[in-house]
Amino acid sequence: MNQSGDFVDVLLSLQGSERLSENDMIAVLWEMIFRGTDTVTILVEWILARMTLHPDIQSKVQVEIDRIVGQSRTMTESDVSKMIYLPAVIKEVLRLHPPGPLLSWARLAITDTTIDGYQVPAGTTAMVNMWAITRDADVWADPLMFKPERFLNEAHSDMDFSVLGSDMRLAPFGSGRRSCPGKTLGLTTVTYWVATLLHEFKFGPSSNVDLSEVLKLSCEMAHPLKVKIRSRRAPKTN
Ligand code: HEM
Repeated sequence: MNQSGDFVDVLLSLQGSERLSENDMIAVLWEMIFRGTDTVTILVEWILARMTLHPDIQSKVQVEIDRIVGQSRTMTESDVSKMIYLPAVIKEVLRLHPPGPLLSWARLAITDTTIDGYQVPAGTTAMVNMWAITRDADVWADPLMFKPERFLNEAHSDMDFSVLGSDMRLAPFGSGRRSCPGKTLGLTTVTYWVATLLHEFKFGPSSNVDLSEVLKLSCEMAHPLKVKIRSRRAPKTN
C-alpha cells in the first residue's frame, strides 16, 4: 500500500485469511461512521459549552497551551501529549456529559448468575448506567460540580486513572470485550481539536448556556451551543 492510502485502502489490501468480504468491509465502515462521528462531535460541543460557562477554566487551558505551543505557530499532535490540564478538563466533561451514558448496548445474561449479592436469572437484559455512577455522591466528592482539578490532586493519587475502561468509576467508552474499539482514536481526535480551537479562539456566550440533555443515539445538548468567538493569536507580521 502506498503512503497516502487511507483506511479503505487498508481494508482492500488485506489478503488471505485476513481478507474481508465486501459486506463485512461495508459493515466496518458503516460502524465507524455510525458510532464514531456523532460521539466525537457531541463531546467537542459539551467541552466547548463548559469552556464557555467557566471562563476561568478556559483561561487555564489556554495558559497551558501557550506555554507548550506559544502564539506564533499552530498546534501539532505532538503538543497534545505534553498537556496535563486539558486532559483533566476532558475527563471531567466525560464524567458529567458522557455521550454514551448507558454504555449503549444492553447485555443479556446467558446463565443464572449473582452480581454483588443480586441474583440475575438467565435471559435478563442488563444495562450499565454510567451517567448515574458518575453522579453518585458515594463515588465522587461534589459530584455535580465541574472541577477538573479533582483528577490532578496529588493528595488523591487514586484519581489519576485511565478512562479507557480499567476503572468503573468513569468508563465512558465502556469496559471489557464490547468496549468502544474507537476509544483511543476518539479521545485523541477530540483532544487535538479542542486544543486547536482553544489555541486559536476565545469562546464567550452569545446566549444562556443551557446544559439540558436529550438522549438520542448519543446524549446531546438539548439546545445547541451558541457562542461568540474571538481570535486569540496575533496575525503574522512577516
Ligand atoms: C469520544 C468519542 C466516543 C465515545 C464517547 C464513544 C463511546 C462508546 C460507548 C460508550 C460504547 C459502548 C460500549 C459498551 O456498550 O460497553 C461504544 C461502542 C462502540 N464505538 Fe465508540 N465512542 C467514541 C468514538 C468512537 C469512534 C471514533 C469509533 C470508530 C471509529 C467508535 C466505534 C464504536 C463501535 C463500533 C462500538 C460498538 C462496539 C461493540 O458493540 O462491540 N466509537 N462507544
